[in-house]
Amino acid sequence: MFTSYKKNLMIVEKFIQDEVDRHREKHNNNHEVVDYIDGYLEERKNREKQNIPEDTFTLDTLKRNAGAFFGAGSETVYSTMEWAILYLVKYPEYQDKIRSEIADVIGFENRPDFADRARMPFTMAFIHEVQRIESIIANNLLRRASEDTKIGNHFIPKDTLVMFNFWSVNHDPNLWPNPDKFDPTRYLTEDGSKAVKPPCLIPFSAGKRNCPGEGLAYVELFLYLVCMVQRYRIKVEPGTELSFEAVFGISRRPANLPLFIFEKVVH
Ligand code: HEM
Repeated sequence: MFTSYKKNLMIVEKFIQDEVDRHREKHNNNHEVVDYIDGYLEERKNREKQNIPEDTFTLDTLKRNAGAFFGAGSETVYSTMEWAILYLVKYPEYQDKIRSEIADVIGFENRPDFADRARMPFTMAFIHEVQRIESIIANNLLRRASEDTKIGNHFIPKDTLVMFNFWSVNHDPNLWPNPDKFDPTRYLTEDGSKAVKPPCLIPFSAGKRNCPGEGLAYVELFLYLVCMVQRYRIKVEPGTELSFEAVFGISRRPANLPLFIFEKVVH
């Protein structure tokens, strides 16, 4: 187990090293900044020109940051999509509703644009509800109280390690009527024209160290979901039992995925 973990870690390390090398080579000839690694290398160059010592923007930090984005950004979006597909299959009527928003706003020949989300409230509500009910990050990373603190009636002494429990917030009946029910309509305004994300829905955490990938994650989730539903009707063989059991890794993922059938949508 440990050997395969180490082996996988080394594959990722090598992938990142190769990417950094490829970007550095390209960066020497051409200054176009296309992605994070380009931007970082550009900043290093600017600092070098101004004789600022290489203390913060080191190549080692670049590799660690790229690794963090890669690690934190892949599995979370992947798991959310796995849950989303399970719910599309469990509730074909919601899948149809998303497809009908696609028909109205994008059509079946055009590619979706992230801006389309403003006119697709049910689709956004569906994403919010998948994030809430499955709490892909169920417990947040640890925090240490920097001073004696009081939260409500709880006294938290300095240096206590605190872990925020998103699952419990996402299933609190004081915040969410019928919290175990998958119900995207809970986010819709009365006339159904807007999806409103309430402040208690914080799948990306909150505060100074909240997820820096939130914006990108929404772009990915919206585009992946819409592209799939636009092209395919997703289902399982009749009689297949869907399991909503989860396993914990970096994120909460479905423990057992059935064989999904992607049937081409024909017009
Ligand atoms: C659905 C997708 C995602 C979810 C649910 C999610 C959730 C979270 C959460 C809860 C944290 C902890 C924040 C805290 O400590 O308060 C976090 C941290 C982080 N996320 Fe995401 N994330 C997602 C996608 C992404 C993407 C796409 C990226 C980057 C490309 C990313 C990069 C990071 C990084 C680098 C951190 C550590 C930040 C730090 O410690 O300062 N995440 N994420």
